Amino acid sequence: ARSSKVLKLVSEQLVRMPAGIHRPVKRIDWENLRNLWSVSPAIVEEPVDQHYFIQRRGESVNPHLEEKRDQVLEIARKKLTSITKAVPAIEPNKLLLDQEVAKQFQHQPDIDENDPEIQKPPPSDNDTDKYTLKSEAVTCQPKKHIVFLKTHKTASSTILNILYRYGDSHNLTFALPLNMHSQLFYPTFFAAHFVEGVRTRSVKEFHILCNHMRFSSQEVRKLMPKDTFYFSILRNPVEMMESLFVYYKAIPAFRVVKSLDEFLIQGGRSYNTSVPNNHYARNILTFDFGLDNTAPVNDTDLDRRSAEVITAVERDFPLILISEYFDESLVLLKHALCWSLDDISSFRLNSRSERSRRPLSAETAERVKQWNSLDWRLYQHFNATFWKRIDSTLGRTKLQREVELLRAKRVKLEQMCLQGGGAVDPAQVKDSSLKPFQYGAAVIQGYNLRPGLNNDTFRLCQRLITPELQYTSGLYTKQFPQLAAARVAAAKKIAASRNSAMHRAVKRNIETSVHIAVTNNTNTAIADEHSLHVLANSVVHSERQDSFEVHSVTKHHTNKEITGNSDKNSTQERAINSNVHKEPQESASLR
Ligand SMILES: Nc1ncnc2c1ncn2[C@@H]1O[C@H](COP(=O)(O)OS(=O)(=O)O)[C@@H](OP(=O)(O)O)[C@H]1O
Repeated sequence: ARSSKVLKLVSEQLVRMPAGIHRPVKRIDWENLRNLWSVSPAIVEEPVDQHYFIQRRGESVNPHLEEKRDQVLEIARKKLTSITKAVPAIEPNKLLLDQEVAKQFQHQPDIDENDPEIQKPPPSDNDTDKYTLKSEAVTCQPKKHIVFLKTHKTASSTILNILYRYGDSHNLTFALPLNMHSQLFYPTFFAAHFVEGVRTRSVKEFHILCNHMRFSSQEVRKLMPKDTFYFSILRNPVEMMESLFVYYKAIPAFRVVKSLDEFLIQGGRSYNTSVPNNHYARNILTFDFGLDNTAPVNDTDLDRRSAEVITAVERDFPLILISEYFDESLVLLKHALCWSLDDISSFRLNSRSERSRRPLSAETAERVKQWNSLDWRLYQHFNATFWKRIDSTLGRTKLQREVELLRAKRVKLEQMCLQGGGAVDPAQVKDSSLKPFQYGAAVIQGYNLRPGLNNDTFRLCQRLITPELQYTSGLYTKQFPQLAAARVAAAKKIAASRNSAMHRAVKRNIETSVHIAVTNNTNTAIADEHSLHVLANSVVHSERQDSFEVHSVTKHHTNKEITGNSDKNSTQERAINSNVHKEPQESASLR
């Protein structure tokens, strides 16, 4: 019965797929047909996000939690969809913001955006300095084709929010992860077909690619137009590793040690490069840029390899921001993209509360630099060139004036939008749909909006504080409404049937429902149709897994809790979500 179902599914898919994506089925695929879940070549090729394997085998799902989270996500999705739909092409809040800031600065000299020195920075005298505003000086058209390499624990979620808000309000198209994932199948090297709408050719032009990925220049260039602007962000590896250690406490390298100190003093004994997820533990910046992050064997090797890393990053990224100089970075970004101060105004997102920070000693800091020697060299280089760029473009005085304007605007926005004027711990976030995802031993802060905001202000403020996962989900729903609806429906059915005797039957039925949905809806793009098959097959596939979160489209709606087996004081008293990186959950359930 299985074999005939498999053959039926394969033939149906081949018939339904657009001609352009028909491919010969490899021998290996046919061999794999013995396993129902590998029935779709698309599934076979879709890599697995290894984060899922952090989860321990055999741990049971808490159905109550999942049900609750589904409800929360559903509310968030509805809200975000209404936000994204309601936004007109030109941001109405700009005027509001400009008036607010203008009021505050009416007695101060304004930055003249037409100042020739800002518009026409002197050309760089440094040959290796690729950052030049020369082309913008002539035309200064706002850039709309953008790649942001979202590195880990570098303030990248705050940058992402800036890009999301800009793209959302200008109706740009995001290159979003396939199947409503939150990342581009990190840590697998990026491939163009990881993006929704590529394989199915339903999207003609992508504007912004910005979700977590392991960079591959060749694959990204397949997707993005020639005039795309590339940038990324680095953070001092010392603070970055402290943050990573707390956040990724459950990875194999970290879970067996009590502290970062212990990990480093032991010379990273628990770090085994062949074990999934351990890439977070060493030279992760180098890794994210798609380069070899293995430790150099000696100083000569370090010199050679770090030079190669720097050259590769300089070749692909004309602008590298520095997290420690976040506001200065934003001003540089503003000029590079020819955007406005409003466009880059932002609140700090994905920030840990003080109680989940672990101050490092000077010795530990030195050990971190040695352990992450490639990242440390990379950071040192771009930290130095960052200031050279400022000197050779804006100059420090102008930069400082713009930084002050930006900070003043942020203060104004905080007063206007935020209850209490700042971030709060997740348990205090009142609107559960705006709670940031909690992971590892980190306590990630969120925000509450001031009550009584008028519509425009509410919309502006809400977008400023919307966490990454919820915003990604909202944009996916805006770009692929039918796929999103099908996914939500499928996830709901699975969640509802999880503990019932009907569980297996319902999952099988989803396959049929998806076919019916496709057949009945004449507006469904071929693209969506193919993706719906992928969805259906994911569900079938999930049937064969002990924990079907592993590959399933329901990953946004699932959760398992594990308790860290080390760092007992801080982690055992509260469950650590270690199932899927950045999957939303009811954070209150963690405490
Ligand atoms: N504006 C600004 N300035 C400086 N630092 C900032 C800013 N925004 C976020 N952050 C800090 O960045 C850390 C989170 O980084 P990411 O968002 O890249 O993390 S993630 O990889 O996406 O999970 C996280 O660091 P830790 O708090 O040390 O963990 C944030 O506090």
